[in-house]
Amino acid sequence: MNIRSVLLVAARAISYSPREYVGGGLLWATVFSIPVLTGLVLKALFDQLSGHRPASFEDALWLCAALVAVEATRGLTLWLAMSVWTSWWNKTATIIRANVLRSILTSRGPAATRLPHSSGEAIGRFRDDVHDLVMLVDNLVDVFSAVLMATAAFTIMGSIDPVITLVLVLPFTALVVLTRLLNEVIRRVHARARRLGAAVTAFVGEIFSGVLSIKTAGAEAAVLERLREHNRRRREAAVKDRLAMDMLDTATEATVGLSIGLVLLLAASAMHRGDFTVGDLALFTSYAGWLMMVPRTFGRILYRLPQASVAIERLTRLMAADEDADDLSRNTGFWFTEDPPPVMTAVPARDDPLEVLEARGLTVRYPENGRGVEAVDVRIERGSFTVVTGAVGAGKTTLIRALLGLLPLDAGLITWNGRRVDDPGTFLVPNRVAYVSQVPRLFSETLRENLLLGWPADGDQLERALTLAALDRDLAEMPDGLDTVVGPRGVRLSGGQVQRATAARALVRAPDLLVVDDLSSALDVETEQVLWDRIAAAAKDGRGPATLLVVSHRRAALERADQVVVLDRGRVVGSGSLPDLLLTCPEMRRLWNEELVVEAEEDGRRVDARRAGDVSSTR
Ligand SMILES: Nc1ncnc2c1ncn2[C@@H]1O[C@H](COP(=O)(O)OP(=O)(O)OP(=O)(O)O)[C@@H](O)[C@H]1O
Repeated sequence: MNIRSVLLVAARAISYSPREYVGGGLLWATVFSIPVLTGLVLKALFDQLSGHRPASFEDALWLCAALVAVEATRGLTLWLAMSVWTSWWNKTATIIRANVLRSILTSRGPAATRLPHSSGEAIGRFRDDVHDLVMLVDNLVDVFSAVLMATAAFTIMGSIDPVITLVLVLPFTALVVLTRLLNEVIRRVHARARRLGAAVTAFVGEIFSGVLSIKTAGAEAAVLERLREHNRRRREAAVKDRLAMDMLDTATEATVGLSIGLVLLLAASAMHRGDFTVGDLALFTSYAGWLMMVPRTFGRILYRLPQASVAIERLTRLMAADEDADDLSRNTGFWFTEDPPPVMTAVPARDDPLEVLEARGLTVRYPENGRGVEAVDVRIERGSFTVVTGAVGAGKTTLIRALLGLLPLDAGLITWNGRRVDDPGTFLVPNRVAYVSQVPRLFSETLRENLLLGWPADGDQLERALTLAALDRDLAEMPDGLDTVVGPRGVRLSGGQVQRATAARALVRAPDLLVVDDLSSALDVETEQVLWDRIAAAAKDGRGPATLLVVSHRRAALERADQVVVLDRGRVVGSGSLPDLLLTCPEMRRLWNEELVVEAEEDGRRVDARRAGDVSSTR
């Protein structure tokens, strides 16, 4: 357990809004301490009623009113404490979550490798781990309040009857020991319940994102069975978790009963001697219940500590490699009552335009299977069109991602105009480089917002990007043009449209180098041809990116390439112009011949489709 990190985060969490934390803490201390006052009023009232003091009906009424007033004050203080606390809680949790999000989106180094495999699991960490962390700081206030209340209660009880008070310490101590023993069990079953709960969330997330695959594979029953299995394990763990907590609750209740029994036993003879009044008895029994909550409060802190340590470790694992608890808990501000200032993205000055981008000895090995790319050299000169090609799984995407800093390198050097790029993940970004990935994403926003994503571009630039990406004709058919809401909750675009929309998103950033990862899966040969024609023409007349790096196995791209890099099982097996490679590189020849067959088949299908159309239109 990293106690230093836990203490740092706890101290920071208190400092975000110290007035609320201290104010809320004092209110909670009041809520906890009022029962001490209630006990005193009860004592006075019962002493009155039992005739221990000179009784008057009016005094008794006044004491009843005092009892109601004290409890009402407790209710009001509780409400106030809750209000202040909720505000402090939200601020604290939000700052921690915002820090993780900031790191994922903007920090140095590849973010992709830090994210868990499923989005459900990442969301789980955002929710549960942050909760565990804030809960520890929350519980510190309970400990302070409990100590305050216990000190006052024991002092008052000790002044009335030190012997009975001392005897009452016995069950109290027994409960402390029991809580300490049960804590480890509770911590373990709780951690397991959390883990299995997160597994269910992650699995449900995977089901949602893979509905189509499940249906097309006819795997509904199997998937449901697996979900049931996950749920069964989660349920068993949750029951054990609940049981462990209930055991502690039951032990607490039993100890309260035992304490009251002990008080009664000892009080009987003291009362007989006239040393102990009915009011004293009322005070002792009322305090006994409250005092037994103190070990619980301490117990909670003891299991919250390792929980918070695990939470910090899991949350910082989502952040950049060089970030730690300090970055997780830094106060980056919050806007709860007013709007945050507008985010202005300024187009970076093009101070060092691309002349040559070079990678030497680039090596990435996936820890799971040792695959990836090995000792790859690539040189990309300004104005060139480079195609990376290779069979399925040859390492094309890995190479592109490694070059752009989206995967951690095991070895290799990347230079931009001869200077070493230390952190490609933050250097090879717009407007130096823009990347169109193989699996593009659109958000549930308007098409305009999807293309800009905060980038300051005017209407002309946007239009040019749409034309270059060959999306102009599709746009004319959209119900609200650029204001059409697309993405998961909007108009569903075809795979090709999504690819071209993300190409337009890259182009609107007017990059020096455009990197495109395999458009062929979603574009037909003709559309891809149009796209390359337009982009290549724009590269020549300076209206588009000057340099292109493209993953493709299509003739449309290969034929216009200045250089082709051929990959086979993660290694470069050929590099140069296409005609040279067709003479010298057997892998290139094999790929080229395969591609000829594929495209001939595609052409054949198109001719068949046209014929079918002709036939149906003549009927
Ligand atoms: N995240 C990953 N974890 C483990 N192995 C991976 C991962 N991504 C890719 N691989 C493996 O690394 C090798 C190269 O994969 P990569 O996706 O780079 O190939 P590719 O040439 O782009 O393939 P494709 O043409 O199918 O896109 C493959 O054997 C693949 O199974």
